[in-house]
Amino acid sequence: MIDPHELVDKLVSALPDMLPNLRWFGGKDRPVSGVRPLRTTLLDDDLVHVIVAVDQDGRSSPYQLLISELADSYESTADPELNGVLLDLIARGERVDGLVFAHEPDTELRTGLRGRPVGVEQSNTSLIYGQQYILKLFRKLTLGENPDLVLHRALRGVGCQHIAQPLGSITTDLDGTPVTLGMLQEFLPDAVDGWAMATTSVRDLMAEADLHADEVGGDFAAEAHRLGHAVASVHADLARALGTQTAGATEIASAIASMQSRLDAVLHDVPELGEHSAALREVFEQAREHLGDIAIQHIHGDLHLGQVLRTVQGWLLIDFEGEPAAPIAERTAMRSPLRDVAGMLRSFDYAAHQLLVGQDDDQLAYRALEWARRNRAAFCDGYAEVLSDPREHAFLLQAFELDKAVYEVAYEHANRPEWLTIPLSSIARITSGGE
Ligand SMILES: Nc1ncnc2c1ncn2[C@@H]1O[C@H](COP(=O)(O)OP(=O)(O)O)[C@@H](O)[C@H]1O
Ligand SMILES: O=P(O)(O)O[C@H]1O[C@H](CO)[C@@H](O[C@H]2O[C@H](CO)[C@@H](O)[C@H](O)[C@H]2O)[C@H](O)[C@H]1O
Repeated sequence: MIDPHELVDKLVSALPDMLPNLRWFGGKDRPVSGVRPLRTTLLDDDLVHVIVAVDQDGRSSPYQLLISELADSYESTADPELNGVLLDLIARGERVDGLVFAHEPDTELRTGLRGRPVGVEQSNTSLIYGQQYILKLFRKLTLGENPDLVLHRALRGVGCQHIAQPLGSITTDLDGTPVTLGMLQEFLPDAVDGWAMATTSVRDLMAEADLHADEVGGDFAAEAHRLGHAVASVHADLARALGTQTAGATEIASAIASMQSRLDAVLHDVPELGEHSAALREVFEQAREHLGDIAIQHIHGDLHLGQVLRTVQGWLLIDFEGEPAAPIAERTAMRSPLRDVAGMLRSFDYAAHQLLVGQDDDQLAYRALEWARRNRAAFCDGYAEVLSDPREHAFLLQAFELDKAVYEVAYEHANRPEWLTIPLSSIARITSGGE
């Protein structure tokens, strides 16, 4: 049997060099000044669960890892057999030291399945068991229950059809505060994510640049319409499950302050944003007059085409965690559902423009804009079939789009610098009067 503490000591000394190369590590833009183990738990003869504190810029963030001596470079989540241990613990509802493995009420789970990692670019690590289950292991841990689990449970409670049903969880507490380590959900083997579908449609259009978006085979507008309908249904279900409020002076002040302070932080890291800062500040300030126009409620918080799955039953929304980099208080607060609409509108813009990064072709750029316009409108039409038309709040919608684009500037700067031009050129276009 392995000595877990010896293994963790080796891991902790290797981590400062390893972390910047790990996709799920959320602090790639800042140097790591130290890594300390917070809790080590032996889950099985060959499997160790460890929570480490990663110190950066005088702040410390907890991250979760699963390690084994059997695995290359410590990380065990590439090993399907070892991953099987986690599902078995959830199915049996076991507690190992302070780690609680549980299945949802009225849920019976299969055991003995191997778990393979999904292998997509993601902020967390997801493991797929057979054709049945997907387990998301949260990497950067948030103190307090993770909104992903909280909102999935609330939506399940009101019978929402547009989610992958939650089936189990792994939880613990750190210094007396509950922490969600993982969430097990039903896996939809036939699912295709919205980003893959939308970019395929854009590729079809670019291949036939003399045709319009509604004339090519891969037109996405009917799907965008259905997606708008699904997003509005989820908003209606979240409101039914967890209520709504009118945004009062405190909520309005904090929404403006968070948009302005995000802008300050991003300006500091990305000087290219500087030429738009005055225009952005003015829009955020003017949003103050409009923020009370629409009720606030729990929302998805980081909605984009990569967070929606098309299945044979229709569109599903996944990953209700909010923006990985935003403070937890903001991610769990009631906010305007227009923020999710704005996130999706941004994503149509992204899908339209990502193939053009590094190219200078006016004809294709025009087609891209046309594709984005068509699908953004179809999405809003679908949304308006269930709830009120988001375009009735055009100013607020645009302010939220700009705030999201500022977030994306930071995200691309830290993760995919070659894509930085996508949000930057959208900000330039919107602030100079374009859509
Ligand atoms: N229930 C599911 N069924 C099928 N595929 C899923 C399901 N949930 C997630 N996925 C796939 O796993 C990927 C990552 O999931 P996600 O919850 O977005 O993780 P992260 O928070 O790390 O971004 C998704 O893009 C999707 O392709
Ligand atoms: O890891 P998450 O899915 O929680 O979200 C983060 O990564 C996303 C990129 O994968 C990022 O989304 C941005 O790029 C998408 C295309 O890859 C695009 O569809 C989105 O509109 C754009 O915001 C997301 O912002 C970030 O939080």
